[in-house]
Amino acid sequence: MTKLSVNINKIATLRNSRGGQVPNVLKVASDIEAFGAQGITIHPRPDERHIRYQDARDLKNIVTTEFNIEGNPIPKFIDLVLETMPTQVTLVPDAIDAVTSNAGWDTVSNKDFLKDVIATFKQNGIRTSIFVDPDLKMIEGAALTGTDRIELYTESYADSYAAGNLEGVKSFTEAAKLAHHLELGINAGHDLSLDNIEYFKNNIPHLEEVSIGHALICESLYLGLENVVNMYLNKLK
Ligand SMILES: CC(=O)[C@@H](O)[C@H](O)COP(=O)(O)O
Ligand SMILES: NCC(=O)COP(=O)(O)O
Repeated sequence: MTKLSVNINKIATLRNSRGGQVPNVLKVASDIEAFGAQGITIHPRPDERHIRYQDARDLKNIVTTEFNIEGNPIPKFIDLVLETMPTQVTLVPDAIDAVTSNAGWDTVSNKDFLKDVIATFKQNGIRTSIFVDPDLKMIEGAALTGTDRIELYTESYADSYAAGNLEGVKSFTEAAKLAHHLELGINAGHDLSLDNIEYFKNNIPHLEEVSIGHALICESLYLGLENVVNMYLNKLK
């Protein structure tokens, strides 16, 4: 079984569009857990355009499943993670003005930086994951940072699957095999959807967790959040 962690950034986007508390991010997170999801993911960005730092603090008291906080480990992000003590922190090399995450780490040139940050989180009992492209050199580099897991950056898979090219999953299969051999846990995320998740899951050995936000919330507009969460859970069995 692969765990589903639902990214609720888009719920915060909707809330922020009007001010106030509708939809209520905390209630939605609790409901998603009640619907069966095994985790909640947030990715606060420095401009707090969707999830706010205060949301992370509030969610800490609400989330009873796995709590995963993603972001670029700038000093204020590191402080937030150490304050909120999530189950897992996922480090992502976001540019400050990125619309969304658009690259994995260069684990070779950032090895010393990543080693330091990862050691800090692990000393505090927080599981670590780092966002990487399906590039074998980057997977080898990830293993040298001491991280517990990697998160495979799946946008290229999603694009190739949508274009009808099933070969696009191959580099991810090879990356997962190597990561497992190097004793890294394997997560994945970005642009995964009801359309493409099953083929991905069936082709990625040892896939422990996927984090899914944008597509899942869009699909819920038509199908309802509870239905959609359960549709993913069925595909991830
Ligand atoms: C790392 C990753 O792929 C996701 O966290 C994604 O970037 C969500 O962030 P946005 O909701 O800001 O697009
Ligand atoms: N780590 C990926 C994530 O949390 C969600 O990404 P997306 O489904 O919003 O593309």
